[in-house]
Amino acid sequence: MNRSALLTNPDITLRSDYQSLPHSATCQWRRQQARSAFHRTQHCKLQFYTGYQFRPESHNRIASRTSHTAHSSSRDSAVLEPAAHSAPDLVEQQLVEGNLDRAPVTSSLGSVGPEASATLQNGISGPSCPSSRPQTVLTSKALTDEGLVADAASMQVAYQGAPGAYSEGAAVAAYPDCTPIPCEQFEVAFQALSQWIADRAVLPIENSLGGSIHSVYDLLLRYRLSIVGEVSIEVNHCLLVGPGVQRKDVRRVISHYQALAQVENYVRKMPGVTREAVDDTAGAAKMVAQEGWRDVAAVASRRAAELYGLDILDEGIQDDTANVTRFLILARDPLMVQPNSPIPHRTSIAFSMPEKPGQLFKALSCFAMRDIDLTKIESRPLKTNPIAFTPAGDRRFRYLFFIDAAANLADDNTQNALRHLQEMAGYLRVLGCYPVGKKKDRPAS
Ligand SMILES: O=C(O)C(=O)C[C@]1(C(=O)O)C=C[C@@H](O)C=C1
Repeated sequence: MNRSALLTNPDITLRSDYQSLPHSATCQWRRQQARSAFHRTQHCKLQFYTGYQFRPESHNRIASRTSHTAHSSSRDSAVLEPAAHSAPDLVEQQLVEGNLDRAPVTSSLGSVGPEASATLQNGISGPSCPSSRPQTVLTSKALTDEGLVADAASMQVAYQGAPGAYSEGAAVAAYPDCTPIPCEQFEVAFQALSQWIADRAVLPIENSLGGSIHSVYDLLLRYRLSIVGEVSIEVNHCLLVGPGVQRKDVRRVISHYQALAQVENYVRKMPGVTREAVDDTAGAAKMVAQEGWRDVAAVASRRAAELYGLDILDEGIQDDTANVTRFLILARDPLMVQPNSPIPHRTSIAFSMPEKPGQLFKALSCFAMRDIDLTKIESRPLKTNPIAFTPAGDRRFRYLFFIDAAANLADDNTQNALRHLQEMAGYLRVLGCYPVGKKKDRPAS
């Protein structure tokens, strides 16, 4: 298989080497059947679980634990509507990540293979996926909190960028034996995962110098995927040029906009040089090499220099030596978390509040009064209905808030905080609960 073929556009026109993968609709149908049948037989004390979103009018449905059937699409049509395809049933919390898809597991669900597992929980059987795709056999270790980096050989991990991008490094740091799948844009990586082309997606969410990657926040809302982990890597930028090109020849520096933001001081000191943003750092390096440019430099990794045969004029050019990017690991199904786990967890949520004074303060107090530490807060404009008018006729913007809490979703304290927030919020969705990631050094290039 040609590992370096980039998935290109949002329609994911598959390259021939991916075309033997299972037909997504067939697999999703089987999964939905398994889920809804599983739901009928399970009971769970948790009200909040990953992937769940609601509006106040849907409270009754939740309280009565009415079954909802998952829709075949993995994509939200409107951000703030209760998603037709979201599965606000308790099975979400119960699902062991990937369990019904293909993995023999030795968990509370029993030690059975994928087909048997789905059928046992179903009492029904559906069309099965074509077996043309190599079946990933995850061990139980790979399905637990600690297992994100374990036993995941042949896992297909989507990332944005060309080979040599930092995101590829993050994918390999999270799953050392994986097959990284390069995708041209962030959305392509989301689609690759939604459409069963990839098993995971690893996407940057924030950088210690450049801040948040807003488009990934927006996509998190548009796709019904779950955050199942995080990985942070050190980003060490190099100035790359074609063989023999000297610093004085450089007139233009190209890279990913985040990378350009991280080397701002360095580039400012290069007289007469302009900056230009492209899709990713390694893509910039590839362009410099392929076009044979003698007056353009790329900001990218040492690995990109090696892959594309470029010279390194300078290394470690970021504004601060401590330059760390945090990446989210996404899966189609949420991670099953155990209460009172000794492993520290993070819970990520998105919510909106009514436009009244003090609303954000009230929302944050739900966590503060329970001693839950918040590690990140971000706001994004509402994509639907973004502008409001005050009674005095003044225009104001509406926002959606994203919060990362140092909390385990399965713990009572977290459930109480979310229940409290639910009473006030216009919208609330749990994006995922996952073990707090340890910083990984960049994999050796
Ligand atoms: O372009 C790349 O190499 C990427 O992996 C993207 C990205 C980003 O989006 O922030 C990732 C890490 C670095 O912070 C710079 C760029």
